[in-house]
Order: sequence, then structure tokens, then C-alpha cells
Amino acid sequence: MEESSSLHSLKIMHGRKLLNRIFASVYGFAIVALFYHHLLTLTAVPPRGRLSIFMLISDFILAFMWFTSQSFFMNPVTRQQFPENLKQWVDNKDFPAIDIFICTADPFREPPLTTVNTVLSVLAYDYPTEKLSVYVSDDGGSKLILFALMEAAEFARNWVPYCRENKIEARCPEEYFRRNHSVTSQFQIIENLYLDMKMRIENVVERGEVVDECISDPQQRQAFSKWTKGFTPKDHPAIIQVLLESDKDKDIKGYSIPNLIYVSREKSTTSLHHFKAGALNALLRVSEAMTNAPIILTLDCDMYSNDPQTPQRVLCYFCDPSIRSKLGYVQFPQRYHGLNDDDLYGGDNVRTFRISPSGLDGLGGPDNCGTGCFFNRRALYGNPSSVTSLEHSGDSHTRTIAISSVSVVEIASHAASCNYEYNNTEWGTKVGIKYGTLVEDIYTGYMMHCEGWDSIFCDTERPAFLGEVPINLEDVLSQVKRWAFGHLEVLSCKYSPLTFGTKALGILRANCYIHYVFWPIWCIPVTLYASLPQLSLLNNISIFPKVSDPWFFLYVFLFFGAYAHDFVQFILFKGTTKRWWNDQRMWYVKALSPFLFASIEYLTKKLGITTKGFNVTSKVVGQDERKMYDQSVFTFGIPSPMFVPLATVSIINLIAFVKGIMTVIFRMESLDELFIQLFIAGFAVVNCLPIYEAMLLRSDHGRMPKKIVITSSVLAGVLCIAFSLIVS
Ligand SMILES: O=c1ccn([C@@H]2O[C@H](COP(=O)(O)OP(=O)(O)O[C@H]3O[C@H](CO)[C@@H](O)[C@H](O)[C@H]3O)[C@@H](O)[C@H]2O)c(=O)[nH]1
Ligand SMILES: [Mn+2]
Repeated sequence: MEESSSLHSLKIMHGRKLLNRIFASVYGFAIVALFYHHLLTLTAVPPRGRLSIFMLISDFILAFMWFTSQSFFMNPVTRQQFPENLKQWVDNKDFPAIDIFICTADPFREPPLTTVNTVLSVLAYDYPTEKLSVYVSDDGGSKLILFALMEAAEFARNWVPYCRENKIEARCPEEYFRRNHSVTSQFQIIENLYLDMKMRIENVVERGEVVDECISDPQQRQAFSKWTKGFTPKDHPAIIQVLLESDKDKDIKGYSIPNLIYVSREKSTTSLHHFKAGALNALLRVSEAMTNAPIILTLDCDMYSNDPQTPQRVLCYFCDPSIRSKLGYVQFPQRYHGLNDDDLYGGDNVRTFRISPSGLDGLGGPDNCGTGCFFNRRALYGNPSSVTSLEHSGDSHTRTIAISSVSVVEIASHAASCNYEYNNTEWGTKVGIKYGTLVEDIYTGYMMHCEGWDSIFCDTERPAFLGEVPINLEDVLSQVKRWAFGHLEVLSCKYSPLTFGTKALGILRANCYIHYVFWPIWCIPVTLYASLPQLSLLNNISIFPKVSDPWFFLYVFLFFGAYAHDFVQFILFKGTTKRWWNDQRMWYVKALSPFLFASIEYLTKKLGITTKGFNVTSKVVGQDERKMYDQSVFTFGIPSPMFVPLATVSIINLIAFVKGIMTVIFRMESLDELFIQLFIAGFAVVNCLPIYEAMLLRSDHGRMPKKIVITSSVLAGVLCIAFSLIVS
């Protein structure tokens, strides 16, 4: 596929592949040696022998995670797309229709203006307008969202032709006006229109309701009348409102404009809703009744399009007859705007959203990450060879009745009802986005792979989509906790990658998913490594080889080898040293806190004590918060229990480190025996510097609350004393 007409290329990076494999072999050998050394130490006299068991457990888990992670590096590939060659393969008029699904759930955590910007950025795609339909799912059932979308529909009539005529690259208006300032009259007209719209939306949101004087059009009034008495976000009938219809509505230049449809699925307190998965499935059914496009793009409300040519890029795959029949989805990485230079909280998640999917790409396809994913509609209805899927492969061309007609809206409303969520349907098990976990994205992609679908990773130079990251620590930790919890649900489900996955995908591919779902287990080795060597150091117990012992070098190699490998991967994905440093620090933070909490919550749920819902990540940014984030200062602010393990561990490490140094200075003892422990404590102390600062030195809103400092200090003290008593 390298001729001048090819649509895409795939290159195996042979050099990298060889290096990765050599490194994996050497490192693997070193791990075997480590276990041999463990065997030798286990026979030593207590307390060292007793402690060694814990270090053995830690190292076993670390080795397991290392082993499963190696699959990501076994077949590195790069891809390129050549959309300029598309016309040789398919006529513009034969482009397949695309249904775009945008989910929002809470107008107060997800500002309607954010959703509006995302909607406008995709309405303005460089794509035949009559083939684009944008469906917005509003899980909050909020008038505010509907109002904002009505405003967006009006503005789109100006915005879409403006972007096309001026070949604008960034078609998210907020971003465009932030970056561009021009004096041309056309620019100023459109900017004023945008600012007016923005003001109206923000006013309504601030007021918290859509009052009568905000509505001018009788048709709009009728739409709002569906919010009858007794309507609550958790209990209301389905609402479907066609806001733009490409057959009827025209932009200001007289051209047709894409469809825009507001959908708020039925909610009832007696039925499960399955969070985002349920919302997407409702859209799947609604869109089937209305436009039934063969390609579906799913987006979170904050992920705006940053490249109007993205659909063409995707067609390079969907229009290639040699891969089309088995292609389940094309995934773009999650990338973000608004990160600070050093990416304080590792929000970029390079490992999760770029390094790992790119590794899976060489083995049969990346995992699905929920947003920025172009699905083959058929793939959501069955395996590649299933007959039933044929019914769903229709194109909007075959449609004859207008989507706003009473009969179509009635069918669509029925499709958005709760009836599909009761036990007897196949939705969420065999059909659509899969239920049963808070990470419906990973699980759905994984099940598609098991059914025989392939996927493709499209990591373009210019990010195709840009989203928002949480910029305060508490939000970051809660998001990670939800993901970790979701992974445990996949790990323990009927189709666990550990059992079903290894059979369906083979060990190499399944390993990647095993690595994902075991994610929270990092909490065990990290917690043990962050406390035991330090507590032992305080009691002068050596648990690692002396510096003069040849085994010492094994530890040095394992530590620096792992970090160097990680660093190189990070840099290859255009990371910087500072970002890498912050990212590795966040890895500890995640392991010590949200992974631990998710595991505990998961156990309590299994025991039937608690339940867990989807805590929507806040996309509202306070000014104070933004300021601290931009200055790269950690925000602890609220007294979250998730900060306790972090603070406790940082105190223990500091005490141990100080004691170790004092021993060297004042007692002039050589640290031959305790060197590794002192090194680990020192490394942790350097990582914890922002925590000490937040505990002791700061007085702003982001400092660590007294309650947390006191609790953690007491806990650290208790641990130190308890440990001394046990080992003495
Ligand atoms: O009941 C719900 C809850 C959430 N959402 C939507 O789901 C999306 C993702 O929610 P968010 O709070 O932003 O979670 P994140 O952790 O940022 O989302 C990541 O992780 C999710 C799985 O946990 C994936 O579904 C997302 O695509 C992925 O971006 C948002 O558009 C929400 O509006 C719903 O539609 N209904
Ligand atoms: Mn999000």
C-alpha cells in the first residue's frame, strides 16, 4: 500500500522493535535473578526474613505488571493517512453519512457553553452537510442545555459558512476568538454574534432557569412546555427536539446545514440508567430511527474538534475495501488544552491515551477511550460475520420521511424510553455500548476485539480533538478512582481479560487488557515500598543488599532500567523532562490514594455495603484554582480523605530520611547496609516536596487542611510505634 493512490500506510518500526525486545529480555532475566535473591534472603533470620515476605509480594506484583506491560512494546508501528487520495476511491457524493453523539450530564458541572462549543466545532466539519447529524444527549434533562443548543443552532447558520469560506482551522468558536483578533468587518460581525450568544447562555445559566422573556419563538416555547410539573433530572419522559434539519434549514448563504437533535432520554427511579453507556445506547437507537448513518463519532461534551478534515482522515480507513469489513472503530487519542507547561497533575495521561493504544495498534488495534472514536455502526450490533448486522448498515439516503415529522419523532422518543433498560433486552450485553462497568469505553472496545473486530489508532500531528483536564488535585483523584473502580469491574466480570480474554485474543494482546484492568493493584507494591523500607530504616533493620554486595547492582539496574525505559517512552511521545517528572510523581500519588480507595470501595460494593455511581468530572474552573494551577502549585484545599495516605507516607519518609542522614553525619556510621533504604526515602522526599509545602509553608486556599495534617501525623506516629513494637 505505498503507491501514490494509497489511502493510508502502516510502518513497523523495526529498530525500536528490536531494541524493545532486547531490553525486555535483559530486564526479564534480571527479574528472574531478583527472585533467586529473594529465595536466598527468605531463609535469613527474622525480622529481616519476615519483612522480606512483604518485599517479595511487592516485587511479585511489580514483576507481573512489568510482564503484562511488555506487550505494548512488542510491535511498535506508525500510521499515516492520505486524505488527498480519497477522490480516487470515492466520490464526494458517495461519502458515508456520519452521526455524531455528544454526551452531557450536568449543566452545573459541565457548562452548557462548553457543550455548545463542541457542537459548533463539529457542525462546521469540512464534510457534505446533508450527511452530518449531531445528536446531543442531555442526561441532566436540563432546560439550560436545550436553551443553549437553540442558541447554537441559530449561531451555526453564520458560523458554518464563515468557517468554510475562510478555511478556518480551529472551528471551536471560543478557541478561535481567543486566538484570533482581526479588524475585518466580517470577523467583527461574527465575533459580536458569538459574544451575544455567549452572554445569553451565561445569563440563563447564572439564573439557573429559562424564564419566559428569554424565549421569543412559539415553537421554542412549546419545546420548553415539556418540562411539566414533577419533572426531575432523575424522573421524566423522553424529550426529543429537532433543532436543525438539513432538508429544510439553510445557513445565511442559502446552503443546507447539518442536522442537530436534542435528546434527553427517559429517566425513571425504578430503572437502571447505566450512566454514559446508557446515554450512548439511547442515542444509538434514536439515531437509527432518524438518520441511521453507518459511521458514528462519540464525543464527550468538552472534546471539541480541532481539525475540520478529521472525517476525511477516517474515511481513508472506512473506504478501504481491504480492511473495511472487519474495521470496528478508528480511535483518536484524548488530548487536552489548558494544561500548564509542566503538566502538574500528569493530566495529559500520555501513557494511557497515547503510548499504550499505540502499542496495541501494532497487535490488532487500540482500546476504545470513550471520546474521539469513529465507530462502524455495524460493530455495535454484532460480530463481523453476523447477519443481523446487515439490517443496520443502511444509509441516510434511503430515508424519505423528514426527521422532524411527528411519526419519526414518536418512534425516536420510544427508542429513548427506559423499556430498553430492563433485564430482558440485549442492550448493554450483546448490542451497543457494554454495561457493567464505569469504564464502558475500555470494556466495549475489548469486547469488540474479542468478537473479531479490528480497530485503528489515528494519532495525528495536529490533535483532532481537544478536551479539558481537571485542574485541582481532588478532581484528578476522584476521576482516577472512578477509572480504577471500573477496571476492577472488568477484571472480575464474566468476560475477564484474564480468562476469556486470553482465549479470545491470545496472550500477547490479552496481556495489554490484563495490564489495564489490574491497574489499581499498583497500590500494594507502592504502599509497601513507600513505608516498609523507611520504617525499617528507623529501626536500623536492613532489608536490601549492602552496597558492597554484588546483588546491590541488580537493584540498581532494576530501578534505573525501569525509570530510563519509562523516560525514553515519554520523550518519544514529545514529552519534556519536567512533564515526565510530574507524571511519575502522579503515578505514586495515584497508587497511594485513588487506587487504594477504589480497591476498598470495590470490596465494600462486593459485600453489598455500598454502591458506586459515575461522578461527573467538573469542567467549571474557578479563578483561584486556575491561578494556582498555572503557577504549578498543588491544591489540597478541601479535607478529602484521599489526601490522608499521601500526607502520612510523606511524613514517614521525611522522618526516616532525616534520621538516616543524621546517623551518617553524627554517628559517622557508613551506610553500607542501609543505603538503598535511605535512597528510597530520599527519592520519596523529593517527590513529596509539594506536600510538605502544602502542610507547613502555605497559607492560601490550596494548603492542606489542618484536619488532614493532624490525622496524618497521628497515623504516621502510630505506624512508627507499632512497627517498632512488632520488630523488637
Ligand atoms: O450519567 C452520565 C455520566 C456521564 N456522562 C457523560 O460522560 C462523559 C464523560 O464524563 P466525564 O465526567 O468527563 O468523565 P471522564 O473521566 O473525563 O471521562 C473519561 O472516562 C469515561 C469512563 O469513565 C469515558 O466514558 C470518557 O469518554 C472518558 O473521556 C461526559 O460527556 C458526561 O457528560 C453521561 O452522559 N451520563
Ligand atoms: Mn472528561
